[in-house]
Amino acid sequence: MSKNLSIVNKDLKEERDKINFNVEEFTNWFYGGAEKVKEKKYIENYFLSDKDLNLELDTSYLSYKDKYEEAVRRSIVVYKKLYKLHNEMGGTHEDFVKIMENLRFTMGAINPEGNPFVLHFSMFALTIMNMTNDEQKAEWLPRIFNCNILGTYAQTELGHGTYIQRLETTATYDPKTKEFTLNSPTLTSYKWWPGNLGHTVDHAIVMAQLYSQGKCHGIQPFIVQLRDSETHKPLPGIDIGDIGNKVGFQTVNNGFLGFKNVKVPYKNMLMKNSKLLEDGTFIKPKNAKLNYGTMVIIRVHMIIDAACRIAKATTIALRYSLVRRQSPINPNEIEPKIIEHITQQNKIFPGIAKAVVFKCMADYLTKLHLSITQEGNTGNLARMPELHALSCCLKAVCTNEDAKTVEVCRLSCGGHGFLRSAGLDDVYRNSTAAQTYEGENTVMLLQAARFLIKSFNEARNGGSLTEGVKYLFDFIGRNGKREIFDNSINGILRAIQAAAAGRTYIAWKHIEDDKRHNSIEVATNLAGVHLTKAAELHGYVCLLQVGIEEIEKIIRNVSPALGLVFKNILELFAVDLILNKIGDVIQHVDISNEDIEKLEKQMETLFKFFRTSAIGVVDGFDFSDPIIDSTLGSYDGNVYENLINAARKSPLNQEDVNRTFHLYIKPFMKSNL
Ligand SMILES: CCCCCCCCC/C=C/C(=O)SCCNC(=O)CCNC(=O)[C@H](O)C(C)(C)COP(=O)(O)OP(=O)(O)OC[C@H]1O[C@@H](n2cnc3c(N)ncnc32)[C@H](O)[C@@H]1OP(=O)(O)O
Ligand SMILES: Cc1cc2nc3c(=O)[nH]c(=O)nc-3n(C[C@H](O)[C@H](O)[C@H](O)COP(=O)(O)OP(=O)(O)OC[C@H]3O[C@@H](n4cnc5c(N)ncnc54)[C@H](O)[C@@H]3O)c2cc1C
Repeated sequence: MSKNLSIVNKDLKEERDKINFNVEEFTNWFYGGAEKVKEKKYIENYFLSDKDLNLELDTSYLSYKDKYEEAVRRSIVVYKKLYKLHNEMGGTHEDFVKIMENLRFTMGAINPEGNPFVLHFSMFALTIMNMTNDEQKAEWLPRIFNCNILGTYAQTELGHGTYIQRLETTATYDPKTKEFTLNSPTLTSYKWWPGNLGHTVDHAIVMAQLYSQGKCHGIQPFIVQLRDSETHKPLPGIDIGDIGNKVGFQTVNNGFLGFKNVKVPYKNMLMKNSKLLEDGTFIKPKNAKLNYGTMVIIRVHMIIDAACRIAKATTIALRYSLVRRQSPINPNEIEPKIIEHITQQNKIFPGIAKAVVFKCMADYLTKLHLSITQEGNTGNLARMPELHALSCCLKAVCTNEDAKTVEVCRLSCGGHGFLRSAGLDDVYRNSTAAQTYEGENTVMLLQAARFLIKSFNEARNGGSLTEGVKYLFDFIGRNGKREIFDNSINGILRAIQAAAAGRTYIAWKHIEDDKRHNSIEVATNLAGVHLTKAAELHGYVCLLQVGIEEIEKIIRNVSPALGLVFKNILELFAVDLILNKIGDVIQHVDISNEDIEKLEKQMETLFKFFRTSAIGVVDGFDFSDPIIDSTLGSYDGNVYENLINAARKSPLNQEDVNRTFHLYIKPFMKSNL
């Protein structure tokens, strides 16, 4: 861990002295091994130590335009170094991936309000890698990786983001000229939101309705040049710009884009899935949803992003809570560290547990995605719906939890948490953005619920179910009887499964009843609230189930002391979950008041045990000070010195008297009104 050289606050030192497990061992788990931690530290330092980045400059005080320009400048410093490092490391694809993985953290410190090139290396490159044929790969990939062209993923329009079947941009094929003509026939057909689109990139993957031989063949991806390679001026027929100030992502340069008779060559339609012959004959893909593949990949990646944001927010909140003293618990005693207030533990400890369980889920989902993609490459698409449902469900549940937890962490830092220098505002803005992008969370839950309802019907008819929803059989097998609660980890899992299955049943029954008077679609809409609740509970079932399986494996492979910490974390996650979902559980599980009181007591015991490990776990997340970028969360815990130093850097404090005094305030005060 890169620690600064100042003396560590004595309260924080005292906490660290009590840690009873090996923090480094935890860090090695979190990053996937000692070698990976070494790499991470090296790469982080390689970038962050560069003076050309001018990280001393607090960009939050800059204007909107200046922020963007500084973000572009810093990014270019980083990308130049990236290529240098890549060559030094050996120049393989794996080396590139290693650097990019580590840049996830580093970029946040360099451009706290977003990276104006993020879409180039993510959605743009991924789409070209996964949706092109061999000739297209050969043409585009070298130019993308050399950054000779820069691109984004332009799907969402002013009128439609969710219901992408109704996107309005058209691409009409003419077999005579072997060209597509792109048009934005209405204002609502303008592309709106794509990151980096406004003024940064010169190419985009554009999702447009394909028209050929007089017929519409649905949305297809096209690679389109938007700006001149030399002058960067928009090409003829392209109307392009920045969408303006937002809640966050200020330097991501989200843009708008309209087309007027823009010509695109035949070879620029991405042809791995759907195909268009040169004469204009359209050949359907094996599954129409293959064109949605990039979204699935990003949703899978978003689970680890959520885990890391929670890890960062809880690191700040916990370190602060260990040095902040306020409000004696016994009137005559000294003021305790605020963490001694049990409510403070309740705010922060479950968050730390979530970061760990989400990390387990991210690892699991990444492996599942890989294996389902490999199956897909051999033509077997059978498990695509399962992956789609699971990634939608977890994207929604994890980013909702993420935004909630980060906000609770901010509140747990009291007034100082509201300062930008506390470092929680950018984390929150990124968390809440993630609730919307890559599929709005309610919509994602409803997609997952479709899968649940299908599975429920399958279970009722004695069909077969995928592993993750087999608990629906247990519910049906109980034949209306409630699950009997037992207070073990697996008992909690069974209770949450019963709640998820019970809510699925309620939603199913709602649809069945309404179907008698309405179409299935109307009936499904009317059951929407139940469906989203069922999907959310299903997401928690997956998290707990995977958490149990993964943590059992981890415990077998780590030292007994760290094993106990993991056991504690898993129980914290489980008990917090069931207490938060107690209303749903009561509906479907035979659980008594005494059981609930026991769970509440158990939570207090878990807090007591975790009290000594918590600082070790957050230190083990291993966020260096530049990455944490927080006056409240630095490793040394010198919170008050950090706060006053940060305040002194305010532009208003660079002069004793601000000119507004002479211009406005003094004349006003002397005017006697
Ligand atoms: C700090 C970090 C900075 C990181 C910085 C990151 C930068 C942020 C970049 C952000 C980028 C974006 O937001 S890019 C834009 C992202 N946009 C979205 O995510 C749009 C969300 N909308 C959708 O995904 C879709 O439209 C969806 C809601 C699924 C509905 O699609 P359709 O209308 O075509 O589908 P429906 O007719 O409803 O049918 C649904 C059926 O299709 C199946 N289906 C749907 N999608 C499927 C899929 N991908 N794979 C398999 N199957 C799929 C379902 O299982 C259903 O099956 P059955 O049940 O059997 O019928
Ligand atoms: C920060 C950020 C970055 C983005 N980056 C990109 C990008 O790079 N490229 C890109 O193409 N797009 C991008 N987007 C767009 C993003 O993917 C969409 O905004 C998102 O998919 C939601 O779609 P929408 O805006 O149409 O919301 P809407 O669908 O209009 O949502 C509005 C409300 O309607 C509800 N609703 C809509 N449909 C249903 C339904 N079927 N059932 C129930 N409720 C429904 C929603 O739940 C929500 O409450 C970005 C967005 C943001 C905020």
